[in-house]
Amino acid sequence: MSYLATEKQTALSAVTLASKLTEKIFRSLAGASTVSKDDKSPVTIADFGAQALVNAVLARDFPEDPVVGEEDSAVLQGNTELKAKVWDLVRGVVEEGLPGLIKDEEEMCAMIDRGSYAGSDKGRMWALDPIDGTKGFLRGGQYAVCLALIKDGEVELGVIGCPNLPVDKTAGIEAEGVERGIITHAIKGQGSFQRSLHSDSGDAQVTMRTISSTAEATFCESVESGHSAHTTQHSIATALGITAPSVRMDSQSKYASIARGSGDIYLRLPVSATYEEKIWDHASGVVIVEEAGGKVTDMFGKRLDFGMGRTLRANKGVIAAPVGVHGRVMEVVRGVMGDNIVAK
Ligand SMILES: Nc1ncnc2c1ncn2[C@@H]1O[C@H](COP(=O)(O)OS(=O)(=O)O)[C@@H](OP(=O)(O)O)[C@H]1O
Ligand SMILES: [Mg+2]
Ligand SMILES: [Mg+2]
Ligand SMILES: [Mg+2]
Repeated sequence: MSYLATEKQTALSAVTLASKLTEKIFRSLAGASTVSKDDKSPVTIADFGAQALVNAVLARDFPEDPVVGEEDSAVLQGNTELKAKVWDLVRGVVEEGLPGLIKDEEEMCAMIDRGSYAGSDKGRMWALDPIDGTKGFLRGGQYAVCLALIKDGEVELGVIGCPNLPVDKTAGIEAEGVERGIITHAIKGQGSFQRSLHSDSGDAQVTMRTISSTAEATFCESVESGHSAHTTQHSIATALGITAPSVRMDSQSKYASIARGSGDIYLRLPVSATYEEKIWDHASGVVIVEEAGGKVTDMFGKRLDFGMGRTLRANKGVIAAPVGVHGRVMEVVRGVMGDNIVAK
């Protein structure tokens, strides 16, 4: 068997299960139950449910591996009604497909809390974002279920479930009447692939577009202005000679998108001097883009360091671009930003 083949199978089945749960929740509740966390980001019953399922599958197959997951069960422990609601949905999925995987509400909370690992630059750990782009999920837009395996601070395996991305990479994200739902995955050194979330059509290799000049590029950008510096980004686009309008979407779907050539460059410039990017917001995206012919660094050209804890505290900003133009993009970012650390 090839390197990490078992881990890949586990990660794919966990992400598939969780992605389908989020779709079911969206259909049945349309975002009805939302709570706000201290960082002001919304968390839905889907975030909790997806984290419980993924962690339960990881606990079954790799009980020794620690997990850095975004959510914890504190809010649920203090809200019996919400806890019962999440359990009702999770139990449905478990009974249908994996009887016995999680036995009751308490075990579900314990599974969610298996994501509390502090992170390390030694050994294996998983990074999990049960729903990345929670706001995108709530508005029926792009969101992603993201799981990565990190060893000694380097991402070795990444899986991103994007339930709302068209299977056909040439279809626009707003296209109507197209099949939606993909899973993108990559193992370091083995290429990037996508498969359908709902049909058994197998894996297709994906690659970034090879562009000879940045003028041919399209930016893939955040929707939320609080997370993204649209003004600075516009100046950078102009300096790079980019004329195509940006593709805007929430979540790590942006990494999955540029990895298959729908858009070319993803920039995430710091919008606050103190915010530290979370490892689960980037880990799977990085290996998927690199294996598709891309290069990912911070805005100073430094590799993202996943061994610093739960955040990327040794890095500032993210630049993801095809290998051939990454240097030029970084040069322009540095030029436009000047001495500023924070972009507008
Ligand atoms: N202040 C600040 N700065 C930068 N990033 C932040 C900030 N606050 C939150 N987040 C994280 O952004 C994640 C969503 O990123 P997106 O790229 O999807 O944002 S956007 O919705 O398109 O703007 C979102 O991930 P989820 O919580 O998983 O949705 C957050 O982890
Ligand atoms: Mg969040
Ligand atoms: Mg996230
Ligand atoms: Mg999240």
